[in-house]
Amino acid sequence: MSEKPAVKVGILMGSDSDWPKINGVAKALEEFGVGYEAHVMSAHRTPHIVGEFATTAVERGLKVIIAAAGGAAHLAGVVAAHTTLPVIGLPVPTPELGGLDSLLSTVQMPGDVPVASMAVGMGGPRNAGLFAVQILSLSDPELAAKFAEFKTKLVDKITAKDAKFQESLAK
Ligand SMILES: Nc1c(C(=O)O)ncn1[C@@H]1O[C@H](COP(=O)(O)O)[C@@H](O)[C@H]1O
Repeated sequence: MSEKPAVKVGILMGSDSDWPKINGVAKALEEFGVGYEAHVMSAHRTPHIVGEFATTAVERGLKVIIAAAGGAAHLAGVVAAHTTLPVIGLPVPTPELGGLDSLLSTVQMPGDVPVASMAVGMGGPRNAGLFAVQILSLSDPELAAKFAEFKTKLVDKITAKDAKFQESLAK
């Protein structure tokens, strides 16, 4: 049996209802063999738990925190307020306002408290995971090599698509 990788990334979500919309984060991390923990906690509903998690994250060995929330999405900002770790904000799509609410409340941080906000839906969850991998790659040559290979394969994939497309135009 292969050993479980050390937990380096914390995935937080404001509600368990977010998980089906954001589990692409976990899939991206798994693709690169990056260890993570995932929790439901809320800046609004369980503020003390969020504070405790964020203030102890460094000593527990986390390197990056991804915080996903929908609507009045304050989770990423509050986590960023309580830690020196890089925080990736993931705005969750909402039925009411399409996630514009989540996006604006995640991305519009005041100066001195950065949150790297990803897209709503689309590639947002996957990109959050990949961005965490890129951050970890800075101090992990093996992971950096894996990420470079991923980029090469991406180029191969798209050039193959273009070749096929050109063929279809020539017909
Ligand atoms: N935006 C936040 C925060 C927060 O920012 O701390 N906590 C919960 N929520 C969001 O409320 C939405 C509805 O939650 P419920 O489905 O539990 O009612 C979710 O998208 C969650 O992320």
